[in-house]
Amino acid sequence: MPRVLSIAGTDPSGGAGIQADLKSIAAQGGYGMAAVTALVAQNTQGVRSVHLPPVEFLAEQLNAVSDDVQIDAVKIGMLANQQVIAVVAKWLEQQRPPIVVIDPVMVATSGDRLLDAEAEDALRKLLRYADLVTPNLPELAILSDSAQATDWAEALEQATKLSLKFQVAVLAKGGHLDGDLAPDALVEGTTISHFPGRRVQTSNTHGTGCSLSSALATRRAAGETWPEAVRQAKRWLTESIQHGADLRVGQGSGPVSHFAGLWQRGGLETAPTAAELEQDWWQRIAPVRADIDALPFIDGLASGTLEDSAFRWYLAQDALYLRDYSRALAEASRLAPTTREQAFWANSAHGAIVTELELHESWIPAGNMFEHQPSKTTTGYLNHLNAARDSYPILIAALLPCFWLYHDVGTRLQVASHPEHPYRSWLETYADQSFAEATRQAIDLVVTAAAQTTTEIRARMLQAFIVSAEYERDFFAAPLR
Ligand SMILES: Nc1ncnc2c1ncn2[C@@H]1O[C@H](COP(=O)(O)OP(=O)(O)OP(=O)(O)O)[C@@H](O)[C@H]1O
Ligand SMILES: Cc1ncc(COP(=O)(O)O)c(N)n1
Repeated sequence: MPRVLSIAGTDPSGGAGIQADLKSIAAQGGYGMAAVTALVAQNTQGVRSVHLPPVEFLAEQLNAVSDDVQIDAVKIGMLANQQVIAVVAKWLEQQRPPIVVIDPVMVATSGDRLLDAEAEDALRKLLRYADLVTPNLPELAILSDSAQATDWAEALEQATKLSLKFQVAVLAKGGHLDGDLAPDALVEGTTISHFPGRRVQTSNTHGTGCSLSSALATRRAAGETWPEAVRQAKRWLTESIQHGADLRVGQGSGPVSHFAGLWQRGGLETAPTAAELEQDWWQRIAPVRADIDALPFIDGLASGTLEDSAFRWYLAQDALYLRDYSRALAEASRLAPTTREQAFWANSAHGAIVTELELHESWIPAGNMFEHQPSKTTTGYLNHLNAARDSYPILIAALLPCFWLYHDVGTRLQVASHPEHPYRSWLETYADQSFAEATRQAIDLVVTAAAQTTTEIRARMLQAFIVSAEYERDFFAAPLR
């Protein structure tokens, strides 16, 4: 992440100067820092007054940063006067930052001067420290000792002259041209790269130059070449200009919306933690859990009054279920992103088809185990698991209720168990320690995957989880229906 220092003036209304620079640096993925050259009382309508802190204090700010932080790029904006330029020149001479972009701020969009006329020559001399300079048309004219260009071709001639004279790359900006176009051009000696652009019909162009130069410093520090940095930064800036009016800031020339694209594409949602998801998902199935507790089947199991035939029918359906549930667990093992997860699901697949079925064999002769017709509920549940097979996170979310609900119900049923209870062996299996540990691990794997994935997949995981929980309920209800 490039660490980028802006040396510039302020804009308390947030659209230009260091306020714009920091937003722009952040919007390109950089870490922004700022040393203030001048405090400017301004808003979208214009500059009211400028306060210059003692230049020694600017030097202190600059040294405070460079004594501590490794600086990857510097963007220089408003410099106000010769004394400020001298302090910055001295600091650049000592530090020699790897990338320096100078936006030669002279006059604000509002027409107010931000650089003393006598300081123009000092600013020209500062160009020897710059890798790139980004003048608008009036600034290009002054720096190249010419009258303001009346067309784009003339601007490019001036930029070439400037580039050759000061051995610096020049980004000539067409924001001040008349007409429908807003082209920019990168001039490196006699080599010119063109970046055509259409003018956005808007008054939200306050701070475009500040924002562009900071974006270029950040992108170059991130490893892009100058032409690549200009291409990307211009695309970003055009999008940000297009969304400027949405901000509804000020009555004059408003700011651009530096994060419009990021907000649109990335959103503002914070990611829930795994622990929050565990609580939330368990709450979401509270109604299903209440339904299960109220089922006559569960009641009959607990009291031992459940008809033997109903219990055997249930076990036969459960055997059919476990055979394919085991296959779904094996599929989760196949899709698992880590060996730890792969081993967990493979082990669970083995448990479902071997250990759990052993219990069934004490009630149903092994030869008859899979002879029954699957019920509608059994088929529906297995189809639901099958449908989740192409996505690991969704599949494991669908597999989870069979651990979680059985463990939960089992823990409460176990209390009802006693040595003469007819369903004792069944009641004790689901409350045993190793099933409790497996359940804990399954919950952890699923909620961790949910916390790390996208909002969209997380929502689909929850949906798959809830549907499985509902099938668990229906599965308990089916024997007595
Ligand atoms: N209306 C617009 N539509 C599209 N792009 C624009 C528009 N106005 C300016 N730009 C672009 O914004 C960038 C800054 O250009 P401009 O020539 O306005 O610089 P500037 O005068 O230094 O900016 P500032 O307004 O910050 O002083 C350039 O990339 C330019 O092409
Ligand atoms: C501190 C500071 N720096 C630069 C500008 C130029 O921006 P614009 O020309 O868009 O007003 C500004 N207004 N204030």
